[in-house]
Amino acid sequence: MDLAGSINSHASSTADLPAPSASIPRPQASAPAPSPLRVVHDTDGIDLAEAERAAARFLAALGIDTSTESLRGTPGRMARAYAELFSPRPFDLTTFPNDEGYDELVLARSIPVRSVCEHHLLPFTGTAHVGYLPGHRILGLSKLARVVEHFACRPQVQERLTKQVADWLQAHLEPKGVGVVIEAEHSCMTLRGVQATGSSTLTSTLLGTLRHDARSRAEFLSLTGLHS
Ligand SMILES: Nc1nc2c(ncn2[C@@H]2O[C@H](COP(=O)(O)OP(=O)(O)OP(=O)(O)O)[C@@H](O)[C@H]2O)c(=O)[nH]1
Ligand SMILES: [Zn+2]
Repeated sequence: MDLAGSINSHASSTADLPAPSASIPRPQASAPAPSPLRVVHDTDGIDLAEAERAAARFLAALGIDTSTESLRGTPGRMARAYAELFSPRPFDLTTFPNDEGYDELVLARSIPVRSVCEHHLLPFTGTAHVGYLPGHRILGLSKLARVVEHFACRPQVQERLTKQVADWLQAHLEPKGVGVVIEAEHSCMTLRGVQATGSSTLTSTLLGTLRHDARSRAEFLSLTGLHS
């Protein structure tokens, strides 16, 4: 489930995105700093005991004997492993006033991505490059990686993951532009099935100035190493 909340409420919320109204307030001379948005993933739907029972039945149906000492704990480990993969860490979306009017690209490169493809429930891993052109506020740099983790920790397709990160930053930070590029290797495509070992998939979402202005777009793609 996607998350959105009021940027100055400090309350977590589980409403669906996008929520363009949840934008960051404009800085005012004497206004107190807004409290950061607390982003919390709803894990209420996780029932570890039931997942463990289901994993035991799943393994039995595949002819795997889990009565040995070594495999006895495997259904529980499977349940906990997937619960972990689907539980992003909560974080505060800390922003700061853009007092100096910085108007060049801010780009976090090579952010590790670890997600699970929703078709086979097998991992896909790679890197994300996430950038934006600041508006009234700048974002704590680590938050670019935390937003990626937030959307990666669920059954995904790479295209949706890429767009969700970009749309979320656009809605909550209101920058002049956002660019997200993800390159990932899907184990469902390399370890099994077509077994295209070494293949990787590239996806991108560009918004605002980074989409519409040819020079900004070229600069972003060049800095991500996609375009010379
Ligand atoms: N577009 C997209 N497809 C994905 C992603 N992750 C996995 N897939 C694909 O999902 C498709 C599911 O196709 P199916 O034909 O239903 O599954 P399958 O019989 O296991 O297909 P093969 O993988 O070709 O053996 C496969 O082509 C996967 O490569 C993703 O992030 N984006
Ligand atoms: Zn897959």
